[in-house]
Parts: sequence; structure tokens; C-alpha cells
Amino acid sequence: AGGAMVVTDVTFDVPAGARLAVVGPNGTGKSTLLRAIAGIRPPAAGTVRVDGVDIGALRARQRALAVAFVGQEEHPSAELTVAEAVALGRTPHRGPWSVSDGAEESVIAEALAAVGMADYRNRPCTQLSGGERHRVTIARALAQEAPVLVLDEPTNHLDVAWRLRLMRLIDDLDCTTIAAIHDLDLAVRCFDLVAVLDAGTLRAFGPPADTLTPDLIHDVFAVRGDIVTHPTTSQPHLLLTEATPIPALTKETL
Ligand SMILES: Nc1ncnc2c1ncn2[C@@H]1O[C@H](COP(=O)(O)OP(=O)(O)OP(=O)(O)O)[C@@H](O)[C@H]1O
Repeated sequence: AGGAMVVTDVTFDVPAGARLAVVGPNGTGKSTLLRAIAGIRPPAAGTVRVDGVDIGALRARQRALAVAFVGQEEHPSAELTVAEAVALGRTPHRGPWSVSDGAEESVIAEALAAVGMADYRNRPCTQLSGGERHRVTIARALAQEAPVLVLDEPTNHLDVAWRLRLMRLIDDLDCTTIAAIHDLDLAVRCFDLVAVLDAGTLRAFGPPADTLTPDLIHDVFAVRGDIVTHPTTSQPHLLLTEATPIPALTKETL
């Protein structure tokens, strides 16, 4: 309330099960949009519907059953063990008096295994690296088993191998996934749809090849984007370089 509108005029539909990458320069409104989608900070105007239901009208528990969210700098609570932090994802599924049973335990174990943290289950969250903590918060969201998973820059803190594993994981999930992502090459290769935000409005929306064109990349990000073919796999990749050629170092400039 009282704040300026950060994101305006954004309307799109994501088919169930699709993977949507939200891209755009820093400060363009990606986190704001994702928080609105997840119902964390409802929009001042407009609605977000999951399977036709306005999530702004849901109580917290129903909302948590509909959408799982991982924030950009979210950390598991320090006093919890890894397994306890992931178990929090099961809270909306539990009745007030229910205790954890075998089925609950197996969901938690599966989520931990998906992010490679099974061997850390009894470790306090304080004794984790930044990337490990981040993987635990992703496991917590997976354990929530919501039909929509919203991830704000999920590759942050992850090493190169884990960035690619996370993309594989997202690919294997049955749920709809919406992720803010800075790596445009990953957006092109690993997502079905791309929403390009530019200064708080939706600049383009559609399949990666139709949205992340060299012209649009130049316009929105002020860099040069070239689609190149991987020498071994023949897959298209997006190569990003500075828009203006870097002057070659000559004897005179050295
Ligand atoms: N709590 C806040 N109060 C006021 N303005 C905010 C607040 N949080 C973010 N903003 C502003 O809203 C705009 C959009 O921020 P947002 O975090 O959604 O951008 P973003 O696209 O996720 O950026 P980044 O790529 O840097 O994470 C920015 O101009 C930012 O300065």
C-alpha cells in the first residue's frame, strides 16, 4: 500500500505441467511478479489463478497446497536439522493432530535425494554451505507436492554441475514450474516458455525461440545474443557477449 506499481500489465497463461522462465534485467520486477504468483505479496490489482481458483482468496494452508515457493535468499531455519527443514513442506498436508508416518517420511526422503542431500538429513542447517542450504529449501518446496512450483533464481549459489542437475530435476517434475532465471542460455534450453520482463511490463511471452531473439536480447539486455550449435550435441545454445566489440589489445594499448 502506498508504494509505486513495480509490475503492471502482465497477463499470461501457463498450461499445466509447463516450465516457464521469467527473465529480465535487474530490478525489472521478476521477484515481485513471482511473489504475486505465489500469493506471498498479493497484487494491488489483478488476480492469479491456479486451475481457475483465485489464490488471493485462499487461506494460507490452501495456498500452500496450490503453490510452493522458494525465495531468492531463503534459508532453512537455523535450529532445524536438514530433515526437519524439509518436513516443513509437509505442514499443509497434515491434520492438526497427525504424526509423521511412513508415507510422509518417504516424501521427505525422496525430496532430499532429489537435491543430493540424503546423507545430510540429521545435520543442523547451520552446518551447511550456501549451495547446500539452497538445495534444502528446494527440497522443502518439493516435499510440499504442490501442482505449481515457483522458484526465484534457483540456480543462485549452485555450482555448475548442480545448475544443470536442477534443470534436469525441473524437467522431470510433473508440476508446473515458474522460475526467475538470469542465465538466458538455460532459459532457452530448459524451459517451454519464456516471459521477458522489461521495466515492469511484459515485453514478450512464448516459446524461447520466438521470444529470446537476438533483437529482443539486444533491446532488453543491451548485450549481443547469438544462437550457436554445440559442436558435439548439435543442440542450439545462446552465446552472450558485450554488444560493443571489445577493442583488441594491440602493442600500442599495452
Ligand atoms: N520492498 C520494496 N520496496 C520498494 N521497492 C522495492 C522493494 N523491493 C523491490 N523494490 C523495487 O522494485 C523493483 C523490482 O524489484 P524486483 O526485486 O521485483 O526485481 P527483480 O527483477 O527480481 O530484480 P533482480 O534481477 O535484481 O533480482 C526494483 O526497482 C526494486 O528497487
